[in-house]
Amino acid sequence: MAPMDKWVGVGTAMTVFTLLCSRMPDRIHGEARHFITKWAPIIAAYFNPYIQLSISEQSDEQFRRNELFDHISAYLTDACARDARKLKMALGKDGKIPEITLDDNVKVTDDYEGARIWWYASNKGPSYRSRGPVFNLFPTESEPRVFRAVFHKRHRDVVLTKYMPFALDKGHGIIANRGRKRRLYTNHRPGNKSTWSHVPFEHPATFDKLAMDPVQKEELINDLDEFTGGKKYYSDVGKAWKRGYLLYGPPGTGKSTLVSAMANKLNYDVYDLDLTSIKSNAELRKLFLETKGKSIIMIEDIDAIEVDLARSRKKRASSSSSSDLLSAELDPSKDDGSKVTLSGLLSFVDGLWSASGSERIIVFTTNHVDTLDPALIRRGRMDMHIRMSYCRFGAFKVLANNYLQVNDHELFGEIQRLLHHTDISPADVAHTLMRKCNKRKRDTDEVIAAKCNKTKTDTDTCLAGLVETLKKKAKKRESTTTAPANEDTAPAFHEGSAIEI
Ligand SMILES: Nc1ncnc2c1ncn2[C@@H]1O[C@H](COP(=O)(O)OP(=O)(O)OP(=O)(O)O)[C@@H](O)[C@H]1O
Repeated sequence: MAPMDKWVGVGTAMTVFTLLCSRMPDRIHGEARHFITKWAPIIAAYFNPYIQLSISEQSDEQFRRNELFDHISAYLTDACARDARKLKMALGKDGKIPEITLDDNVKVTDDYEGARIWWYASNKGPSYRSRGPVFNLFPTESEPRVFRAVFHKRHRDVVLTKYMPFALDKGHGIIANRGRKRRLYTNHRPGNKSTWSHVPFEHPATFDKLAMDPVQKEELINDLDEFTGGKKYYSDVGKAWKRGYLLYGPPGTGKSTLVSAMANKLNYDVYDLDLTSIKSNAELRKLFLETKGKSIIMIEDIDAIEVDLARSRKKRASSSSSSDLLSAELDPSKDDGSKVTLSGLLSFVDGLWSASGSERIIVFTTNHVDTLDPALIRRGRMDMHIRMSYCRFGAFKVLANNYLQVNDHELFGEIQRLLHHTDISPADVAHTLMRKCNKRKRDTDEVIAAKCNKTKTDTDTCLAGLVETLKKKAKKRESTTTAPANEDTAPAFHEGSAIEI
C-alpha cells in the first residue's frame, strides 16, 4: 500500500475519532475530551514518516495560474504516464493535436537517486495542512487541481533540492519543445468581465523577410537574445524578467509585422491587449496576471489610449484642486481600481504585478511618439525605442526579394533615386509588388500556381508600377512643399539614429 493510502487511512480514523470525541456526552471528563481532540491529529502527524508537498494549479495570488503546476504535469505525463491506470486525452493547446495527460485522482510513482516519490493528481478532495492530514469533508467544485508529492522524510534533501528542480526544469523544457502551436490572445468582455480568448498564432513574419535597416535589425536581434538568455542576470539584479519596446513610425511601416517576427523568433505567444475595452485597473491587473511567461504583450496605438487617459485626467482636474496632476496620477495610492489610469498602466509596464520574473516582453506601438506621456516611455519602462521608417532602397531590396525573388533589375537604379526623396511605406511598396494573378474561385491549386507563376513580364510590370507610383508621389510632394514636416511626412530619418537603447 502506498504511504498516502496508509496515512490517509490513519488520518481518516483519527479524524473520525476526533469528531466522535467532540460529540462525546458531557459526562465524559472535559479535559480528556479536549486533550484527545487537540492532540490526536498532531500525534498522527508526528509518527507519519512521510512528507507531502502540494503544487496547486492556482497560485496563492488570486487569479494567477501556477506555472509550476503545468511544468510538473508535463514532466509526470512524460515520465510516469505509462504506469498510470487512468489517463486523459484532450485536444492540446493548439486545439488540434490530442494530448495525453494524467487523469484526476490518479497516482504514479517516480524514483530518483534512491528516493521513491508517490505523485497524486486530484481536482478536489482532501485538503492537507502542514501538521498532517486534516480532511475537508465538503470539498467545493471550485477547488483547483493539485499534484501532491509524498516521500519519506529521510529523502527530504534529495527530493527538495535535487528532484524537484530536475522535474520542474524537465517539465519546462517539455512544454517549450512540445511544438505546440503558439497562440494569439485578444481580450474582450463577453459579459461584465474582461477575459482572454485565443486563436492559433500563424503569422509567417520573420526577421529575414522584414524590411528594415540592417543595423537596426541586428541590434534588436542581439537585444532579444540577451533578454531571453538573461534569466540569471535579472534575478541577480532583482528586476522582473521583462523588457519593453516602443515601436514608432508612420502607418504601414511594419510595426505589427515586427512584433510577429519577434514572436516567431522567440517562440512566444502574443497577447494583443485592447486597453479601450478594459474598464478598470482591477481588470487590467487581472488580465495581466492571466498572461503566461514567454509572451509578448502588445498594446497598439498607445497614443490613442494615452489621449483617453489624459482626457480622463483633465476631467478630474476640473473637479480637483490638485495642481500637480501628473504626480497625482502616478501615485499608486490614488489608484482606486475603478478605472484604467496611467499609474495602473505604469504598474503593468513595470511588472509590479508579477512577483515571479517569468519572461515577458511588452511592446507599445504608436504613429505619434511626440504625444506620449514621457513617464510612459522613459528608459527602464520602454527599454528600446525603435523607429520604423518609410521604405528606403535597402528595405525595398528585401521586399523585392520577398515578393518577386529578384535581387537586381534595370529599374533598381531609378527606384533607388526616387526612394531617396519620396516617402512611401513598406506596406504600399509591398502592395505594388504583389503579383496580380486573376484567380477564380473554381481554379485548382495548379491553375492558380500557373497563373501566378512569376515571369519576367510580371516583374517588369510590378517594378514599372512602383516607379509610376513613386513619380506620382514625388510630383504631389513637390506641389505641396509648404506642408510642415511631421512624423508622417518627414523625410527619412538618419539611419544610424533609428535605434536608441
Ligand atoms: N518593414 C516591413 N517589412 C516587410 N513588410 C512590411 C513592412 N512594413 C509593412 N509591411 C507589409 O505591410 C503590411 C502592413 O504592415 P503593418 O501592419 O506591420 O504596419 P504597421 O506599422 O503596424 O501599421 P499601422 O501603424 O497602421 O498599424 C504587412 O502585412 C506587411 O505585409
